[in-house]
Amino acid sequence: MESLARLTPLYPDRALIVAVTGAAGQIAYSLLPLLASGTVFGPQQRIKLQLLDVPAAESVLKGVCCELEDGAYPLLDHPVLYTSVADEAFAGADIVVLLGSFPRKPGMERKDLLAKNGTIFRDQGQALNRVAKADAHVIVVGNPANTNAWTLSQFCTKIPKEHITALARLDHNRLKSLVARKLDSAVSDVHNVIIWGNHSATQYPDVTYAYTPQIVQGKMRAALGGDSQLASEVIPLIQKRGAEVLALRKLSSAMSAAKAIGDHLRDWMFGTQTENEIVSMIVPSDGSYGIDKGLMFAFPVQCHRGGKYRIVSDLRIDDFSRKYIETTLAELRSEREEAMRLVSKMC
Ligand SMILES: NC(=O)c1ccc[n+]([C@@H]2O[C@H](COP(=O)([O-])OP(=O)(O)OC[C@H]3O[C@@H](n4cnc5c(N)ncnc54)[C@H](O)[C@@H]3O)[C@@H](O)[C@H]2O)c1
Ligand SMILES: O=C(O)C[C@H](O)C(=O)O
Repeated sequence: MESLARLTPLYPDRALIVAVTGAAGQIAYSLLPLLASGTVFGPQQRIKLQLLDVPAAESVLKGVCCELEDGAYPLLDHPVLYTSVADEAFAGADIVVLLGSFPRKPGMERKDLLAKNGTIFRDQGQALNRVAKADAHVIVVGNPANTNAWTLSQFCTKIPKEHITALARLDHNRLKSLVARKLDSAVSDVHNVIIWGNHSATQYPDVTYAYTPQIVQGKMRAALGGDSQLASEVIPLIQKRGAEVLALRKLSSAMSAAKAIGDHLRDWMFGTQTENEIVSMIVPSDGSYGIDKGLMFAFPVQCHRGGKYRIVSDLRIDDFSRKYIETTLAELRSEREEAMRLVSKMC
């Protein structure tokens, strides 16, 4: 259960301005009620929503706004702004949630996806530069999330680099829930799972530092069947979970993604729940663990009220873990190289 003291309002005297792109899409449909109801920013924080989608989605977006009105959310300011102009959506935003991106179509290669999204995240980075608050906090969700966030940060120099993050919390929650189910424990009893690297099938879901009241730190890998079981079952299951949901729903994860975005934002803005709790966020590397400085990489972090976090940089990494971290690092370096090539053409 959330402690109400932890969620004392960030701005008691005004509404928190939250901009959401891709607001006519699937994730937004699950996320907007969480924002409007106080689940993310607490039961006393007024919220002003500024929603962006492409012109072709205007009617759907208008329908979403009708539903937000009909929800009679006490914390929500009216009218909800909806637009297809990024500068209008981002104006004065405290929090920016970037869901909108170009989806992968049959036959498209990863580099085609990077090119399409490179343009979107360049344009949105420039728009943020023009109109967002200098201390806005940004989370990128649209895929490929790490590299989209990197591109955005190249064009958005006004906002400090460490305020631009991307979502690894869905993978983190997936791993936490899987560990709980395997051990027959409560999810709330599972602490300090970690996701490293890219939000892709190369990510490294790591249980080395995880613990429960029954399984002390250092014993979790053995409790889950040992390293060969992790390598053959647990790790691939989490790496491929997004694809599994996509195959079943014919749509990518939306309800669980919205929950994860809420968890990411709540922990980031109000602090992680306890002093030693670790969560996973994609943030610019500070060079920890030999990851190139500035690369957008999922790390273990601890957060402190007011949108501050620190990368937990003193965990010992053994050969088993290092191999996975190197694989996801290599993929991210090659994505960044491709994105750099595109960015240099755009400038
Ligand atoms: N990082 C993660 O953990 C994670 C998890 C799930 C989904 N995703 C990604 O999140 C993104 C959104 O997922 P969804 O299910 O809501 O998709 P969706 O297709 O239902 O919605 C995306 C919306 O974005 C809009 N859009 C496209 N380009 C835009 C632009 N330039 N500006 C504003 N809006 C734009 C579309 O019109 C659409 O309404 C996808 O890229 C998906 O792959 C990431
Ligand atoms: O949209 C996708 O490609 C999958 C999504 O990122 C997920 O992890 O569920």
